[in-house]
Amino acid sequence: MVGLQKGPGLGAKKGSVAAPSKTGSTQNMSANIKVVVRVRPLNMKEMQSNNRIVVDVVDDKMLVFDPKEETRPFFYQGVQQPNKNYLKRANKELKFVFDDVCGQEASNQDVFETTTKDIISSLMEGYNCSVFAYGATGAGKTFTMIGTLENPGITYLTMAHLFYTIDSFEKDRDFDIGVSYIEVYNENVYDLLKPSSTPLQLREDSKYGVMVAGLSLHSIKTARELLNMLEDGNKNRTQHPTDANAESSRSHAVFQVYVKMQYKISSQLRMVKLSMIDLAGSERASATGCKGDRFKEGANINKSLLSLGNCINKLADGSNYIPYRDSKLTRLLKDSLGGNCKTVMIANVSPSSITYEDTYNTLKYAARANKIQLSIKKNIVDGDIRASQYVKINKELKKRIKELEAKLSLSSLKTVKESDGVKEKLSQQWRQRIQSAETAHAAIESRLIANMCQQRMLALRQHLRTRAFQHLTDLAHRCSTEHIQQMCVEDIPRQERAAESYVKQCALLDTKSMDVKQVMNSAKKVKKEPSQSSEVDKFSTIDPNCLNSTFVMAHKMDWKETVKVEPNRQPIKTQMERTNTITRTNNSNDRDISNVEVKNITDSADVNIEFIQAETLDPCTSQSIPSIKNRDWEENCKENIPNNIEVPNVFDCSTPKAMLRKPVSKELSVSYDKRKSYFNPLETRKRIITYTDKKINFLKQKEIREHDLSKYAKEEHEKHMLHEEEAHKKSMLYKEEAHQKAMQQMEERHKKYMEQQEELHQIEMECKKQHLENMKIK
Ligand SMILES: Nc1ncnc2c1ncn2[C@@H]1O[C@H](COP(=O)(O)OP(=O)(O)OP(=O)(O)O)[C@@H](O)[C@H]1O
Repeated sequence: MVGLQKGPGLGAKKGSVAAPSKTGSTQNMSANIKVVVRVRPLNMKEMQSNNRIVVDVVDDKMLVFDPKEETRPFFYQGVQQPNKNYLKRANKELKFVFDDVCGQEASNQDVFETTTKDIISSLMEGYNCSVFAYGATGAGKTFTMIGTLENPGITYLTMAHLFYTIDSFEKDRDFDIGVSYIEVYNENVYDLLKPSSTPLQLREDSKYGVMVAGLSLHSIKTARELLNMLEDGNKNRTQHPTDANAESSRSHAVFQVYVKMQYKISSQLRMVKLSMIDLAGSERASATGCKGDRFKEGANINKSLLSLGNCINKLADGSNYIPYRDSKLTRLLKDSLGGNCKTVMIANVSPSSITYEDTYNTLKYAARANKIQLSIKKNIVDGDIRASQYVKINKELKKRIKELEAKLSLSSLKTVKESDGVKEKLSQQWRQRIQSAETAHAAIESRLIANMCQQRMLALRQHLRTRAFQHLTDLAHRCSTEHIQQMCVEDIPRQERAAESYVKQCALLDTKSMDVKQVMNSAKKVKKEPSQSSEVDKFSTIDPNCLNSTFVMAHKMDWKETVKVEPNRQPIKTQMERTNTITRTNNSNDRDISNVEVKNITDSADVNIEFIQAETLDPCTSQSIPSIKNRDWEENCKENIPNNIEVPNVFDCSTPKAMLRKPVSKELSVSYDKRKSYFNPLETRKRIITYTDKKINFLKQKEIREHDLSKYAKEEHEKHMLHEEEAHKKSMLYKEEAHQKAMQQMEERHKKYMEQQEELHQIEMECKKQHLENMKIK
């Protein structure tokens, strides 16, 4: 009977899954289990037995099981006879269409391309994936899944592709990979990477599905590590030779890869699992020839595979109950068969007619499995789930905030109650502090004001003291000059006496004219010319500046008027009868010496000789003056000494009498400079009169100055008193101002204090109101 098995039509990508978007939606997707049939090449035994080929691979999607055999035409007597072997079973010629069919020539790489290569992309999108190889013993399951070093199986190829894919995704995701390798032997689970005699227990988790408790997880970075790991694991796997397979695996091996990936930007976390299962081969005891333990192993294998077949049938029928818990294998494959998993089933078959029944059963199971509808979803741990969690967290936080606010309000009310008494105490303390601070401030201010007043008084005193010192120094200076002036004044009578003695001496000279004539004989060369009088007249006018330096005061005095001596310009009489009268015009304060009449002045030569002594004596000190150093005076003398007068030799000038004697010695002639110091008596007289006038004037000036000084002292005293009064007034005003300011500040502070008190009172009232309101709400 030839019939097309139920399944997807040719060319139709049955069970193909619509590519999920990369946005990470959690939409559930319905998909069929992908079924790939792999037909292995004939082994040596099969080839030797020359058995029939029962699997004819039509194309990559379809195969024909137990196809019709070509029969040679039989002719009898030239007529073709029907070739009918009634003893032979009729060929089934069953056409199977699967997702993929790999022929005998297909390599593991080809199988990988058609089976697991696509599911890696699904894995990266967050779907759990599983691949399991199903088939009879010796059908090539282990070869397909594990392979050899030269021809590695799809486990290695899948992992290599996984690492390749991870490399391309590492820019935006962080990956963490862990692997486990277990076997189910005689309905017990063992860790192949961590060998132990005690079997592991299976646990079911609502989130992650079936989990093996105590399973060791190993992280790997490269596919090469995986190869070594698989090799080590397979060494621990239970394998025993059977008649059907020299390296028959007596257990179901489950290799699982856990991939944890986290997006770097969104921190979305995805946990996915890839299971690759190498099932133990279903076997017939007659074919395997197993006895004892091997038989028992086979029975368990068959049992688990039977339960797997039952589950597949139920799933294909759409039954509500799936007996996953019938065996450990079905429990492990729960997710892969009917859960949240994209599953690929590789059905390994042998083309030889030796395994006719096994191949037929395998194909039937594969066809049934192909009908199973899966509901899959992405395993996103983070992302949108986190968003929903955020909403929950937000709500919880809001609740928490409300609770805390309520607690806070209660605690604040309590504190308000507790602090009622404390506030009063505190306010009293603060009042006391403010009062003490104010009193201290007032004391400091008063001290400051007193200090400032004292400072001002001291400055004033200092000023007055300096002025007084200046005044005293001025007075001392004036006293010193006055002393000199007084001395001069005291000498005035002496000057008068000198003038009187001068008049007497003139008279005496008149009487002794004869003797003088004799003396004059020594100066015969002197000619009496009319010009002499004019020469003498030249001495009539004396400039005060031409006075001897001896008469100049220590400090310059302001003379109110220049004293002018106006001699009578009467012609000078010859002989003794001639008299010269000197009249002096002066101010009203002139004394009794104002009108001094000088009589009996002889000729110039006589006068010159007679008054040498008088001139050389200082009128103030009556001491001799050795020389006259006033330049002007010298010039005057030089000009006024008549040219025709022969300067006599040196005379003895120790006494008046001696002056009238003859020259001491002719040899000791006097030089011109020396002679300049001797000047004529007329000039001396004039000088005395001038000096007297000056003294009188000076006295007047002194009186005026004394008067002025007393006046000035009075004024200064008055000024000083006025200053003191003003300073006192100012200090008093400043004190008053400072006091007023201090009082204003005190008032302002008091106001502020009262305002603060009011505010405190208002706050207290508000607190009480709130408290009452809260009590009402409660
Ligand atoms: N596609 C293939 N090409 C070449 N040799 C193959 C192929 N498939 C299987 N074989 C060989 O067939 C033999 C049995 O294969 P394998 O061990 O994989 O079978 P099995 O299904 O795993 O058996 P069991 O269930 O008993 O373990 C092995 O020697 C393997 O080398």
